[in-house]
Amino acid sequence: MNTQSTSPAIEIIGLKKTYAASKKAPAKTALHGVDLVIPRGSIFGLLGPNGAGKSTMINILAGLVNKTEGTAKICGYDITTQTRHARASIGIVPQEIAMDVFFTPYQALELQAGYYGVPKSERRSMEILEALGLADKRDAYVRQLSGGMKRRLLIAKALVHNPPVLILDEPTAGVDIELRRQLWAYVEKLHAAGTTIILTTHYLEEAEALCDQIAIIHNGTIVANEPKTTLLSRLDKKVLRISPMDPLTALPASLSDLNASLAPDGQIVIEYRSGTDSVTDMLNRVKDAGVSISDLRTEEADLEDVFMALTYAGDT
Ligand SMILES: Nc1ncnc2c1ncn2[C@@H]1O[C@H](COP(=O)(O)OP(=O)(O)OP(=O)(O)O)[C@@H](O)[C@H]1O
Repeated sequence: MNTQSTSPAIEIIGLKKTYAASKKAPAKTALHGVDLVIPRGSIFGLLGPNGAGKSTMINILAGLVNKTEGTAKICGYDITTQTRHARASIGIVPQEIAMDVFFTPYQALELQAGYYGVPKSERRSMEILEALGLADKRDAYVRQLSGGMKRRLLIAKALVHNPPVLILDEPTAGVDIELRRQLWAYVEKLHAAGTTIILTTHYLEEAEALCDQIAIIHNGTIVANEPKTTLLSRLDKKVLRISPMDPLTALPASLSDLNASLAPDGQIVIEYRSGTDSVTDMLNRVKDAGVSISDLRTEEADLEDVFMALTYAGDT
């Protein structure tokens, strides 16, 4: 059996990167032995604060930065020993809009296809321009395109060799909401057609809207890697704090099947899931237990909170 066709989109084991010291800065370890498997067919979100190591990881996969230790495979191809196949398996949409402004979009795609060695008979430049809504700009100069069009052209360029894996590095940074939606729709279309999508983003709502699996990287280490639904079920956790009129010495036994506890300050603290548990029912249970309620409040976590908790915990 061809192992490449069944292997994960990305398989990273013990990946380490230390940038050498320079006159201005000491050596910096950007990745501390990262293990990461990205399954085929996923829309995978790679999140992390500035300086976490996302670009380093992507640049290693793209062949732009040399790893210090560890292995990385793209669709089963080792980036060091099977470089040509590995590169052919991945398309990267960079963060920066740096393009040769003297070419037209059509020429830019043809050049890129040439760079990847795609034979003329197999090129799909026009089809890709059409898919990205740039067909009517095929012969315009790139410098005449709007920022949003340039961003779409970057995606088009990453697709010329029909890669099974596409990495989008901050695809919607500085992009207005209308264009952001258009880009999301196109990413979803590519995904539906079978492309594995890896997305780095600072917009947590973007990850929430698009990704089926999310990894969070912090200080060069993966601190979470879960299906979005699992991550969101963490977020679904809410807390109801009830202040009884009269101080309690123990939690009423009838509340024992709720996820409840008695805080040192005398509040009844109930953890619940907003999607499934009813606050009214919980309050009725407390009243039925003979507790008069003087005050109450709820606390909830969101993706932002979980992200902050995972990436700022321990930072002082
Ligand atoms: N060429 C380099 N030389 C030395 N240090 C570097 C180099 N590139 C990155 N670093 C350092 O490595 C760490 C990780 O940087 P990296 O760019 O991978 O983070 P990032 O997660 O992509 O951040 P951002 O969200 O800001 O793009 C940072 O501390 C950064 O300063």
